[in-house]
Amino acid sequence: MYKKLENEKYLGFYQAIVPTLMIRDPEYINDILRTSFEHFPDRVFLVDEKTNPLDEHLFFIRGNKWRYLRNKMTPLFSQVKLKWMYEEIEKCVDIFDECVDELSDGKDLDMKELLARCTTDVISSCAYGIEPHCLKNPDSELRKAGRDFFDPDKINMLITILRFSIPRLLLWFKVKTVSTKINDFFLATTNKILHLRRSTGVVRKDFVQLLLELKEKGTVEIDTTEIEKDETYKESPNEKIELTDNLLAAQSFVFFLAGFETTSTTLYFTFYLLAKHPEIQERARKEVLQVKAKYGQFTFDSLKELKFLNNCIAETLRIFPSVPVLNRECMKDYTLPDGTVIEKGLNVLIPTLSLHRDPKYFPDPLEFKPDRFENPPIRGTYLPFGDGPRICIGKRFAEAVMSSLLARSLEKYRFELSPMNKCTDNLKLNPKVITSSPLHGLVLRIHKVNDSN
Ligand code: HEM
Repeated sequence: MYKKLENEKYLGFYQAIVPTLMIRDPEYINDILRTSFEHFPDRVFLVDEKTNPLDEHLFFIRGNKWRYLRNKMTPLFSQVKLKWMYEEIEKCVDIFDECVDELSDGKDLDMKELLARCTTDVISSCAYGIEPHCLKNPDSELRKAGRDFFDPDKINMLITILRFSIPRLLLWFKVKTVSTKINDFFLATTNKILHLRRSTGVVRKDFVQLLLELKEKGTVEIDTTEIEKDETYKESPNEKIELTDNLLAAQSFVFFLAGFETTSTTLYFTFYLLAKHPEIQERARKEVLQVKAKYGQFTFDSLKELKFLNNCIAETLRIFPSVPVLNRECMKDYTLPDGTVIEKGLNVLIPTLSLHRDPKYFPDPLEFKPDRFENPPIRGTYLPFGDGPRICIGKRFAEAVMSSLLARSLEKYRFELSPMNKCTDNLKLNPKVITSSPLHGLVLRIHKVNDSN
């Protein structure tokens, strides 16, 4: 549809029975996500927190509640806090390294499962302050929960479709969007951790600690020059938003859900592309070794010097954006620059994947060319983390995890695609999930860098 109407700035279509406007033009996209945000502040989802307490999180909630929570939670993801948490990321990367090391003598290793386990460990450790050790124990409860969530059965697939197209239907019928098993597991996990922290006074460097601080002091201490606060939020005396334990549980839940699959699949695709392009892999390794030689280790700050490696990640996210479309609901009539009115209530869709693969903005779109990111892309054409006030809150955290794990891997190992792979030319995506998730495993043959074989 995006390709067919090449000369149009936008086009209308139906998602099931719901009229939707797809915006193709980068300037209009920029207007909707950023400059005219007050007309499009929410996604299309609706939340029934009584039936589904874990749905009451930053990704789904709307209106003033979202503004309040986003304002309160932005400091949790500041540079200072991420630097403070970086130790936890490093611990998991150490274990990942141990697992790869055992197989680094030219044996074949399926990276898909290993990366999913590693990111589950990182996110659980940083979101919940618990170490599930999925890397060593593939059957841990958290890994199972992640697997269940991202390998949905037919009913859950239908719920996802309804969530996007007719969310009101889910509300009318009080549909449980998260299975009772997953719901109970995550609520109990957070409650147990909150209870333990309160009763023992144990302090750990993770999001739960920051959420507790937020609840107890009403704020998290930060260097206020560092973050952009949303000044449009005004606390209304009639609307008191209480940070209940359930609300905290829902936020930890979204960090886990939004964080582990996106980070793990982006790492999968980056390993795949680097293995497919050995000359690019070598260039990235050269840079990694230079930075290691300069700093002696990969610190949070030194990761920023890995310009080429970070361009490789950006290019991977261009070809395989984890979230292939963004959506917004129009909350106040809006007039486009050409005079067309978008009426209140209309669903608006931004086709991230199609924009990323449009040769008008990215020539030879399917070619892996990290150097394209030497110059910033045109605003509104590159949206792997979204844009505007609802941009991904975990962007910097995800970037730190990905560059740390890749830098450590490139420093020690060379990767090549194993002939055991089912398909290496055109990766197949899993049609059952809404994120860009690979269908098959990724078998890599791994050699130590100083090993000549
Ligand atoms: C490669 C990794 C990731 C990618 C590609 C990604 C992508 C995205 C995208 C596209 C959005 C929607 C933005 C929009 O609508 O404009 C989003 C929102 C969000 N992401 Fe991420 N994400 C990643 C990692 C993470 C991590 C690690 C966390 C948490 C620790 C996280 C938490 C969230 C949350 C809470 C939102 C909703 C923000 C709001 O509405 O205020 N994400 N992400």
